[in-house]
Amino acid sequence: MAELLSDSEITERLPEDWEREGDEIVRTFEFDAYLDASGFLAAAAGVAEDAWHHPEMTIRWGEVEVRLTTHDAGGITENDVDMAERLNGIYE
Ligand SMILES: C[C@H](O)[C@H](O)[C@H]1CNC2=NC(N)=NC(=O)C2=N1
Repeated sequence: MAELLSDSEITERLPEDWEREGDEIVRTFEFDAYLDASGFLAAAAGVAEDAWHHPEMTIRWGEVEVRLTTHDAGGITENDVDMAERLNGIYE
């Protein structure tokens, strides 16, 4: 199981446009159209299933809020940082 990252490791490894909120890392991805947001959410779900690491995602008009934490470890691990990088990668 992935080990919890230290505060400094989290700060160091936080991917671009992601913020730390307690035991989660969070990013809100913005879109011009609701269906673009839903398409991103579906693609993100596929990436999550592929990695077997599942974010909490909330879709709203023009945005998808993604929250990542490692439930098994009770906090932020490299699995969260890696998933955040992958989601940044599928966001045009
Ligand atoms: C049994 C365990 O819940 C699973 O191996 C996976 C599923 N997806 C997961 N997703 C997240 N975010 N954290 C986990 O600890 C996790 N565990």
